[in-house]
Amino acid sequence: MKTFAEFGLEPKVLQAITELGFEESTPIQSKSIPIALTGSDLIGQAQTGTGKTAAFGIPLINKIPTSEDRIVALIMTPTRELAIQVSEEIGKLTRFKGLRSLAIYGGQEIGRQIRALKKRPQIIIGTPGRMLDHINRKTIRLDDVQTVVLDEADEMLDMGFMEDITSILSLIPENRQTMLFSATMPPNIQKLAQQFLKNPEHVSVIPKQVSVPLIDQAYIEVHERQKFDALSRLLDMESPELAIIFGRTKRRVDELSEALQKRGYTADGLHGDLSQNQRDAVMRKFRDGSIDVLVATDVAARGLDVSGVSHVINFDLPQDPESYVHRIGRTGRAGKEGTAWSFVTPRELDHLHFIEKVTRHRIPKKPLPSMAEAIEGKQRMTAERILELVSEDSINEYKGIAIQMLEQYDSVNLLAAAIKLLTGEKKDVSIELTPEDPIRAKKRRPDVRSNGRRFSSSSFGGNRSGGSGGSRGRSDSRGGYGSGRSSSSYGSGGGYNRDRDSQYKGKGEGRSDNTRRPRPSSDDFVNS
Ligand SMILES: Nc1ncnc2c1ncn2[C@@H]1O[C@H](COP(=O)(O)OP(=O)(O)OP(=O)(O)O)[C@@H](O)[C@H]1O
Ligand SMILES: [Mg+2]
Repeated sequence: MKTFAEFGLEPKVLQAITELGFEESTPIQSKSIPIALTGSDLIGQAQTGTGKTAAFGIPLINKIPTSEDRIVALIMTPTRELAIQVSEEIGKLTRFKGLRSLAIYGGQEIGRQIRALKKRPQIIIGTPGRMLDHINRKTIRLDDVQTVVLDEADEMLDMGFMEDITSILSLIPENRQTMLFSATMPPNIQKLAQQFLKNPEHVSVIPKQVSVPLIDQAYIEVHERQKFDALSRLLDMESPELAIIFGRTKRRVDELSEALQKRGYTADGLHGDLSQNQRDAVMRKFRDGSIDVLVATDVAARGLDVSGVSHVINFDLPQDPESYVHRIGRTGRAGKEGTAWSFVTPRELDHLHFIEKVTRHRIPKKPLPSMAEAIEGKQRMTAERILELVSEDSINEYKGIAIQMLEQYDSVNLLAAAIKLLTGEKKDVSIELTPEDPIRAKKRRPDVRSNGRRFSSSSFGGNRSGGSGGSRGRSDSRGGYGSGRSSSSYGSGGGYNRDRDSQYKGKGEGRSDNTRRPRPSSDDFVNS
């Protein structure tokens, strides 16, 4: 792999990269950065957790003169949490160069954003709804924008942001550079690309398997009513460093996080009906480790990069294979290993096979952890915690009482009681979750392969080489990814969207965060 020094970047940008601890560029970075530096439009696809943010961030930052005092770069993300995160990474990358960047997203007080905009940031990172809001208020002007990035471009389309994005892009000068990035590129991206990109270069570093091989995937077959016990056993057995548990709906997330808390886990929930302050607080707690289980809807499926996430658990299977890939991609990032478990009800086995087919990866079945395994796991964890403390000075003040107790009681009994207490077991708390309907396998359409040669019909195939308009077809893909029947049936036409919507009709409170809507009015309403 290339070192960053080989790209001819400004010393101050290079210094920031070194400070971040990046030694070599990742494949998507080494392919995208030189192209992006030429100013060419670009579509970049690479597996989750492989550094796409820096792949677009570095060239974007390198290009902006320090003296600039207009908004010259715009990065759009589908969720607020991702806008915040990307803006933090951009902030780190501009540290020595001293550019100003600002996150703009729904749910945050607009007055505060307007005040921050007066400091003349050069780079804006935000969700489309709130950006439009500022554009309409004339607090953001796009006349000078030279670089636009759509991070998780396919998700923004899927969430119904096409119209917002169209409005935003139509206000930006045509001689700009536009870049789209995601780990998945379904065919509907073609529409966006044809409309808004000029002879884009395709950079795809999707090898045979779109999901990251460092993620150990498995599924457990469970009945809906067994799911919670299965979850607590799994958590006890595996004792994750940090875990993200995905639930299908907001109601599910609320119930599940409450249930986990009742059973003694440090868990909290994240979904789009919480206030932005609540959402920020939950993310903060998860990032600093004061909670170790994050229960979330698909609002957390895309882009979030929290170090220490060792486990992803699909408490409910996601509707689409892309979502599966992105969800499990919250672990196994930046070369680290991770574990992803999915709960599948018997009626959802077909859907699981559909996900396997499209992602071209067989997901092995594992047995439900036994009670004994769960108990053993929990005891082992507690014993480890005790042993970590044993030689620390911080326990000195507890030694007095320990000696007193040992004079009266048997040491084994005492320690066993302490371990029981520490395992925090609250098995007697009864838990009731509202059952969710099983996910239905989607109807296959015989072939919806797009005829624009530059796009495969699969989200995962990326671009095959060839095609017109200056594409150099930089694809690393091996094999015929995206040309097979299974993936060709995986279109994203209107039928699919309607399907998804109708699933939640009349279930207001249980609604998915990710229910596709034809036309959001603001990101407050949609996703985020
Ligand atoms: N060259 C590098 N060397 C080491 N670590 C890196 C490098 N580039 C990025 N990283 C780190 O890898 C992690 C994942 O990066 P990033 O969030 O950009 O991935 P991504 O490809 O956008 O994933 P996703 O598809 O989930 O959005 C981050 O913590 C980032 O700091
Ligand atoms: Mg990303």
